[in-house]
Amino acid sequence: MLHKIISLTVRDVRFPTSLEQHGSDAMHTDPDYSAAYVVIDTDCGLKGFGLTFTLGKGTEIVVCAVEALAGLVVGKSLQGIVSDFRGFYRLLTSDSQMRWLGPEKGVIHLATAAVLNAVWDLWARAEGKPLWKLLVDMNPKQVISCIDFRYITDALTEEEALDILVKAQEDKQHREEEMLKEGYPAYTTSCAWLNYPDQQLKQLCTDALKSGWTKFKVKVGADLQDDIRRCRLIRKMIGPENTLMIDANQRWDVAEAISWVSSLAEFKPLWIEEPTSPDDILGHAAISKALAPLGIGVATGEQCHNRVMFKQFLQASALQFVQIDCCRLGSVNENLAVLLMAHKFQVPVCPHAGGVGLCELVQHLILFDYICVSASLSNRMCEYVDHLHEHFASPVVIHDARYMPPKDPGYSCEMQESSVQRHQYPEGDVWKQLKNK
Ligand SMILES: C[C@H](O)[C@@H](O)[C@@H](O)[C@H](O)C(=O)O
Ligand SMILES: [Mg+2]
Repeated sequence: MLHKIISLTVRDVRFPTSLEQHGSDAMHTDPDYSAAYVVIDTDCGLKGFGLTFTLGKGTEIVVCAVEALAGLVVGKSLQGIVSDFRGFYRLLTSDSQMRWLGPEKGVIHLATAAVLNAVWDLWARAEGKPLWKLLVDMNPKQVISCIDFRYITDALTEEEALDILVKAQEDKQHREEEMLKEGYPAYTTSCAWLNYPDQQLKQLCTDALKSGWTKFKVKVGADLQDDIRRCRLIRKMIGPENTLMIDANQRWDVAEAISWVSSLAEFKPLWIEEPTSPDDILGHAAISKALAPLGIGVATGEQCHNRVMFKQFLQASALQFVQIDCCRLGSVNENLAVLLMAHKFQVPVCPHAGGVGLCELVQHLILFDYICVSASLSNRMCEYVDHLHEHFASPVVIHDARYMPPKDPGYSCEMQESSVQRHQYPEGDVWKQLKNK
């Protein structure tokens, strides 16, 4: 079957998470977790679902960008797309008029992610496999054929990438079985959003410890005294053996980042995440260098535009943890490039997740990373946030603080239709009711 794509629709879906301060950090004080939600229809009835993540206002702009890309997708067949996926990625990212809006960054790239996520979902459904398994079962050459190596060959050539994948074929079966049995290790961010009061933080931490969590991320960066108090409280609750990470969401200048994080060093954070502007590669390098003697690494990636920037972060030793994001980069295609570069530079990948749907999606990529690229769990874990999973048709399954590999066919992007309708902005019931308050 060719699975000809006959239509692509996109909707603006928003969840009022800011009402309870879920997701709040030092820069995003009132996020409403949202998505530009894409559905692709084919002539044989099979559908593909995709999304990209946003924070509320402005989602309508991403929706417009998706609509602008739709013409490049409708009329194509799934077989045609995946037989030259690299070419299709380039078609979307290099359209000679629309590339002016990026290229490969900002709203147009978020839109590219939403569209391509839906295409990957469709492909996995057509094969009757969860996306991670579709990737794991591909031969190395097929994986390579999905990646656009333009702009990264000075750091990773196609031959080197192939070599990495071929080497990791050894014992792959064993790692797949291990994942199916034990799952992929995760950490939680949902105990310590910036605007949660201490009492709530304590309660959530107690509950998380009871459910087996051992790794915790805390939001910092607005007020140093608050950060000291909150980090002390959490470190005391989780004890010295458990892992603590801190996340400033781009709040500081370079020198300020170094001195602020030095003041928090006594709480032994494994990493400081997004200490400064996400675009400042050399700034991150300076921070990495200054904090290395304290045993604190730098993590970043949730707002890293594309593979070219990740390449430079790696070349400049500007990060010690690569945080891929399945809705910021150009979908699976571009994330594969980053996974392979990270492996070459021997930097662990610890994906960004949370938001709405990010956990559902990124679990597929990190499973592939372990089974077919890195073959290591050392210093590696995937973020988890306990919000909004109930809106998905195949929500994530967490067992003992580990992601259990999804079993349903697809990329786990499909939302419950009733949730989409209730949360559509501005006409869904949830928003109508809020407006009338
Ligand atoms: C606005 C969002 O909740 C961010 O704070 C969140 O993605 C965060 O940076 C994270 O690492 O989970
Ligand atoms: Mg973060």
